[in-house]
Amino acid sequence: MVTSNYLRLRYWFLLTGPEFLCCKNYLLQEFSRICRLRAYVTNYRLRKKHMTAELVNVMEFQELAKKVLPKMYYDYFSGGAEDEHTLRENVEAFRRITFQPRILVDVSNVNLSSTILGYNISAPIIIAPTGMLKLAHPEGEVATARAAALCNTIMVMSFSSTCTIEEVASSCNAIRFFQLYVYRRRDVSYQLVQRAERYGFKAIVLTADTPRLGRRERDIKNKMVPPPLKILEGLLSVELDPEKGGSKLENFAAKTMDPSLNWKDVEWLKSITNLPILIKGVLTAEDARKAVEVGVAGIIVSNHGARQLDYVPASISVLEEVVEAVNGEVPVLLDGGIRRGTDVFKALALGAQAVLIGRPMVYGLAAKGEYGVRRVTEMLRDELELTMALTGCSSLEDITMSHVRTERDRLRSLL
Ligand SMILES: Cc1cc2nc3c(=O)[nH]c(=O)nc-3n(C[C@H](O)[C@H](O)[C@H](O)COP(=O)(O)O)c2cc1C
Ligand SMILES: CC(C)CC(=O)C(=O)O
Repeated sequence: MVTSNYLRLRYWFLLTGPEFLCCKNYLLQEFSRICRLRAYVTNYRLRKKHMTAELVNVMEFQELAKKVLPKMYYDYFSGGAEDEHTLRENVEAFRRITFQPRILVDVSNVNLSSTILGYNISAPIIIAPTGMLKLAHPEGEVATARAAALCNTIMVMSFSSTCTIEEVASSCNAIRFFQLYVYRRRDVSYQLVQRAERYGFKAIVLTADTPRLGRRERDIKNKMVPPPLKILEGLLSVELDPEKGGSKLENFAAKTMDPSLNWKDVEWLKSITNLPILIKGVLTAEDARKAVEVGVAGIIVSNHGARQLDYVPASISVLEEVVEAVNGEVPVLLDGGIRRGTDVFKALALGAQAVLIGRPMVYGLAAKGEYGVRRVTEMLRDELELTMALTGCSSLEDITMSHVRTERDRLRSLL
């Protein structure tokens, strides 16, 4: 139905000729708005039917999200770059790590509380920046922030948000970090950093792995149309190329992202904000050292949920070497492939101070709105607590590398 409408629109453009091409961007936006509205209404009954169903893990939330979302949006959220090798690896690499539990430890009280940059959180699980959340649910980023507040954790708000900084800031008292993309129009990035600071965001997360958007073939096939990014209202309006096929999101990113962004720009960022800066997208010991040297307050080991360069390693596979390189100078966080509390434990054992969840949060949001994000976060927290009890750890400090066995360990034992 959606495809046939789109084909009809394209046919109309063919008939009406180039003088109407200038209307095409407007019509695409309208079309995307109507599709979202239609999808939400059509799926209302489906959502309601599943509202009472007990979902017991992240994978079940994913299944429901798949049912309620239009294919174009589910593919956008769940998909990865090219062959999606790294997408699978992000999850599989966790499965190859096994536990070495200790027995007869008193675990009658298990304490998960943690701090990030001095902010207390109920568990070392925070919300990753994910763009365009109104495609998952009409309350988008606001619902996510509220859930983060209820779970007493941190929300990292995406630069590519469908709500404004002010809307998110005024919706609840969640601890919020602001994720930054540096645009060709530096003034836009500058303005948003200033606003984030003014509205009480506590840190800037500079995403450094996106000089260009990865090749996401599902989006290309679906001719993915991004919704209006309300966060940019009054700052920037982007004219997409009407003649370009494929993913309009890719077209949007090519026009906005600054591919010249480099290490020297961290100095620029430091000059425009007093907030601590975390750098997201580190995958090598070498870059981790550079990040420490330029004075970041924290490092996020991440391959962007396998949406950028395919065939990079799973983020959990490089965590140990990054942690070694950083040598305790700044906190190291990790995201990518976390689907279970056991995964969180494994990341902590290998030296992460906390993890971020991207898709699990999106699936919760798509399936059950604010409640869904809260449930997913709580489920992961409960699973982590149980894992700690069963491995003999009553606090986060008790979790060590000796509680897990990695591929590296197996190789070492062969030598
Ligand atoms: C739909 C989607 C949108 C994303 N948008 C952003 C973004 O705007 N900025 C960013 O730094 N990372 C973005 N990411 C990457 C996430 O922050 C995070 O690195 C990744 O989702 C972690 O992997 P996971 O989804 O397996 O948890 C996005 C990821 C997804 C799945
Ligand atoms: C709008 C996009 C650039 C957001 C993003 O980072 C992503 O989809 O991975």
